[in-house]
Amino acid sequence: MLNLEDAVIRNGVFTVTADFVIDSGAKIAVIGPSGAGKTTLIEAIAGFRPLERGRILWDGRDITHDAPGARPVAMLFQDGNLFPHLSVEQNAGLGLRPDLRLTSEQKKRVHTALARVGLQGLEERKPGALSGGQQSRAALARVLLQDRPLLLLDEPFAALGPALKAEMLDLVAALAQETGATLMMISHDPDDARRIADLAILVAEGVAHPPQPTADLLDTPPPALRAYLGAG
Ligand SMILES: Nc1ncnc2c1ncn2[C@@H]1O[C@H](COP(=O)(O)OP(=O)(O)OP(=O)(O)O)[C@@H](O)[C@H]1O
Repeated sequence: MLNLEDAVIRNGVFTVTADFVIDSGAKIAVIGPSGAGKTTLIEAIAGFRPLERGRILWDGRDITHDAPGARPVAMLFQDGNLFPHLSVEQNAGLGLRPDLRLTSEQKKRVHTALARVGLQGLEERKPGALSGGQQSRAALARVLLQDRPLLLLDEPFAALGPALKAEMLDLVAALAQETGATLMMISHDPDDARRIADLAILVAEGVAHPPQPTADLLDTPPPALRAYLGAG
């Protein structure tokens, strides 16, 4: 369970407040107008941005001051953060050990993860020799190997075409289901939110609101969201 307790997060002159609980295993979309603070919120949970006030708890443990690497969090970025000079296998292996000194058991785990995301046979390729979708899969394999209970995604598949994006979203949802991970995903596309997230956090006008059913929020959006969605 993730608990943001009376949290205030600052980004320059901008602040966003958050006071809510997310149950373990939930799949949550983070939606709201551009510049509303979605990335700011995710960065604070990941530990890249300190809280000005309040606390972040994971399963009751206060992680407010933990370094990013010490948090129960894995993050998937839009560009996948792949290293161009490393092979797919090595890029994925970084999820287990940053120095890549993997035991044979760990190498097996890397191969299993790559197979799970559909990259079997491409282990030796460099990211430059992969399609956009395959690069996303490699980044996803690394996140999978990090084996953290909270997965944060900041518009990870925005650069992919609609069919490929849907396929990747389904893969992420399936992996989260298999591992029991809690998912928080920033998305600008309401269809993405509907596709994999039962619940959504609306970030608007300086507030990250508690999760509510995605369908309710999108079907009857409050004014701040309605303007952004272009629905009126
Ligand atoms: N380095 C900075 N200095 C000052 N203000 C910043 C800085 N970076 C971001 N901001 C402000 O913080 C606010 C929140 O930004 P954030 O990136 O979290 O929004 P977002 O909801 O993720 O936006 P988008 O959907 O456009 O990615 C914005 O209004 C932005 O202008």
